Amino acid sequence: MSRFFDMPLSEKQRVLRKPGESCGYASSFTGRFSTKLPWKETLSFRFCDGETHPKTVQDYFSDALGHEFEPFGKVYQEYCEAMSSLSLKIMELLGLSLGVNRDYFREFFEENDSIMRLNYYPPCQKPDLTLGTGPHCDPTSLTILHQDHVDGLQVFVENQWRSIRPNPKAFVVNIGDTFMALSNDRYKSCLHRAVVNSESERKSLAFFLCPKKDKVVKPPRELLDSITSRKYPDFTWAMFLEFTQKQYRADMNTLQAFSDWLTNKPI
Ligand SMILES: C=C1C[C@]23C[C@H]1CC[C@H]2[C@]1(C)CCC[C@@](C)(C(=O)O)[C@H]1[C@@H]3C(=O)O
Ligand SMILES: O=C(O)CCC(=O)C(=O)O
Ligand SMILES: [Fe+2]
Repeated sequence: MSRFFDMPLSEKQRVLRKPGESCGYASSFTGRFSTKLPWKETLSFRFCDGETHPKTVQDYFSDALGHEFEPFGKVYQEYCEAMSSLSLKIMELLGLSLGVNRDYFREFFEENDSIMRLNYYPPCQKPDLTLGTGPHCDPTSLTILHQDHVDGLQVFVENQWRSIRPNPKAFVVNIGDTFMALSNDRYKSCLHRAVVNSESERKSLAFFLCPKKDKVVKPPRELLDSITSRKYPDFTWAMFLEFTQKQYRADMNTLQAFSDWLTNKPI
């Protein structure tokens, strides 16, 4: 990870994230965060499972940053393949927990079109005046997060922010908004944030599981009955992702704002 973030800004800006897109390099030094300045740099790229795009991650780094980044791309290609495989196993368990066939959600996310994000949080002289990542629920379906050894991730539970202590032998797995809609609110997306400190840098790897963009997000019929109403309208991940990239910066209320927008209510 440092192989990328330790480069001069001009080098990192060779893969600068374009407005409205979710891939590439972004930081407080680039326009995207001109309003709320989180104390972080990020590198996001796409992972496509399945045969049609076998090496998206590896190709992205070779094409964007050249031959010297081929080993870097291979590592993250393999990492994303492992995260995708783990995500599908977790989807089987979530299906069973909801009384849905264990294959239902696994098949929904096969050939997933996911987002991998590298987060780099520099030390900050006044850490209480900023945040690494502001309070939000991930708009995606499932997040598998690897933290390094530095504290920073916090979740909001029982009306307070609680630190999730790094465990080198475990991933942090949280539900995102899209799975909350798929489960018709049986599962809730998790409100979390990342704080920074004055002593040391912090790094995290977030794999955001996302369905193929044209998949219609709606709960399986087993979760609906005559007394259980639909909580959210049908939508595709492509629509929701575009909403977060072009209209509404993801926060703790993104899915409701998106639903209101879809049904033409004023936000
Ligand atoms: C689909 C996504 C949008 C964000 C990256 C992934 C999942 C998490 C989202 C994000 C991290 C939530 C907090 C605000 C955000 C703007 C950020 O701090 O980076 C969000 C990402 C984004 O829109 O780029
Ligand atoms: O860095 C972390 O611990 C959390 C990052 C996060 O929530 C995100 O990238 O969505
Ligand atoms: Fe998050």
